[in-house]
Amino acid sequence: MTSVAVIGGGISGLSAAYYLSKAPHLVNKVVLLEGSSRLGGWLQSTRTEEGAIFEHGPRSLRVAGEPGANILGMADDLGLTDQILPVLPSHEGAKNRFIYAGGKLHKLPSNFRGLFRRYELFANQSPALMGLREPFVKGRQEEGDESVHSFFCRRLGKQFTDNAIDPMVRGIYGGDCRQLSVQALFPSIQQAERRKGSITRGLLFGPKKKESPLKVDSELLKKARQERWALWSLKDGLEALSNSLQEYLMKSGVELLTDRRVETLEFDTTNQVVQVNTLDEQLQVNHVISAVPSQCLSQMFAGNHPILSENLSVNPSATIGLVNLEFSGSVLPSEGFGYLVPSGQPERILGAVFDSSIFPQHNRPNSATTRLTVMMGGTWFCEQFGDPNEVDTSLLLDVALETMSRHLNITSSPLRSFTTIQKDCIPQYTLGHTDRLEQMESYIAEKRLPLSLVGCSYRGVGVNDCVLDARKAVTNLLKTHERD
Ligand SMILES: Cc1cc2nc3c(=O)[nH]c(=O)nc-3n(C[C@H](O)[C@H](O)[C@H](O)COP(=O)(O)OP(=O)(O)OC[C@H]3O[C@@H](n4cnc5c(N)ncnc54)[C@H](O)[C@@H]3O)c2cc1C
Ligand SMILES: C=Cc1c2[nH]c(c1C)Cc1[nH]c(c(CCC(=O)O)c1C)Cc1[nH]c(c(C)c1CCC(=O)O)Cc1[nH]c(c(C)c1C=C)C2
Repeated sequence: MTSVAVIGGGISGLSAAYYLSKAPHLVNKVVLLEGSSRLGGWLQSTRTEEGAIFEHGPRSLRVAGEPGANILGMADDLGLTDQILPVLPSHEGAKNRFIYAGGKLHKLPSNFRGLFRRYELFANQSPALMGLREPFVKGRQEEGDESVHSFFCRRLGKQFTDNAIDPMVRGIYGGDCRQLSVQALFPSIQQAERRKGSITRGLLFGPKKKESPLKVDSELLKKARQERWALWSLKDGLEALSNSLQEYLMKSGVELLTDRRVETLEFDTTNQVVQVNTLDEQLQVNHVISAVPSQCLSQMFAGNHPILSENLSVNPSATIGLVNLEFSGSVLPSEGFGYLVPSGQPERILGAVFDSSIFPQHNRPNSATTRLTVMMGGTWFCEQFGDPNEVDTSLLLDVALETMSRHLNITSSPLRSFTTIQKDCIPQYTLGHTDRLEQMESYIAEKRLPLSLVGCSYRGVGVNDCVLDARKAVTNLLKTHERD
């Protein structure tokens, strides 16, 4: 039997506690310590008095892949099936994605036929032609990591990289693809080039994906696959997922402690005991699962384990300025997921999500409205808006409204708006991230530190990745305890 402290009560920490609570025969105590007064981390949804839902963090989850299957298994187990709002791939809210460049919106290809059209955005070439040319581009000689920008410029050309890859990286990380690691962001694409000298050849003729040892046996997943869902959310917004986890954990006897910022961790490796120190309490457990951002964990070693502190502190995080807007009537020029702005354009926003197009169920009932979220800043926050602690939120609202008027011709005043500055919310996997992570994992194993690293700082920033990462960490921990 073992006792575990989970540090951090975002989706990663809550998920780690959830998977631990499924093994009461191996784990006799689970305590979760959260520094702030609420659980859920970036999962933040507001319901207005008129009944509209606004998301200030994540807003849609993917169904594809192992992480997509896994989270549906969790949602099913939590009894959320009736709450799910699925989006089909044929739905315009999933399918239509745009890039704003040269003063207008450009629609990206959304189906197989679209790959054979020529796009002004890509110097009048078709993606299919770019794919046919790519195998003839010489592979890279040097080993080691490379920036996302450099990799795609080599393989697919600068125009495609600047107008498709650059905005996509802004639309997931709020980051600059010139600073981020291709090995961490696009591992299978980088490996395809390594193995076969080309992305196209590597993806077509590379090894088949290994089947995951983690089983997901859920009716909800079967339904999602049968109906071919692309994305989903919940009736009350995605915060309902963390609220539901919280309820489940309370019923399962997990101790959930808020306003408990962990200051330091002291490891006794001989006895496999960790002392967890908050400002006015100490707690002793056999294992710690860290689900806080790596920068926060980096400060908890009190001068010990410099290899960990240093590696954990390398990646910065991006700050996103977020403006939720609600307008009367249908004011979008076309339905879709939204649009992104490449970093080379003279604009002050990263992009805008067409929330009411993706999830019209979140609109206030009984009147036609449009909901949008304008996202700005990211890696460019300080140079565009100044210190996030000092910026006047009315500046962000003004920029959002002025830009929506120019880009989408929306000139009416919003019925409602919410402006939020999400400080340091998305970790940036900079060059060397994968090697640093391996180095830390080897160090933890060699020193037998009873510590697991989970959360958005390591193996993916999507909610799905965070949940699966937590499951894998708990599975590994339980395996070692089953053996002992
Ligand atoms: C604006 C925005 C939009 C996004 N959109 C999407 C999307 O559409 N789809 C998607 O899949 N993902 C999206 N994401 C990403 C996803 O929401 C996050 O990566 C994920 O929620 C991170 O969860 P986490 O638990 O790892 O981290 P966090 O949510 O950051 O949780 C960490 C927790 O640790 C606590 N903590 C910190 N220090 C301490 C300490 N010393 N002691 C105790 N507790 C501490 C914090 O208070 C926090 O609650 C978005 C993120 C943002 C910000
Ligand atoms: C404009 C800025 C941002 C937009 N969304 C985010 C930012 C910073 C944050 C974000 N969006 C997604 C994720 C999770 C990724 C994952 O691994 O699951 C995060 C952290 C989802 C997402 N958004 C876009 C893509 C391509 C994805 C991946 C999943 C999917 O294909 O649905 C692109 C995108 N993001 C934004 C817009 C307006 C947009 C495209 C038009 C907003």
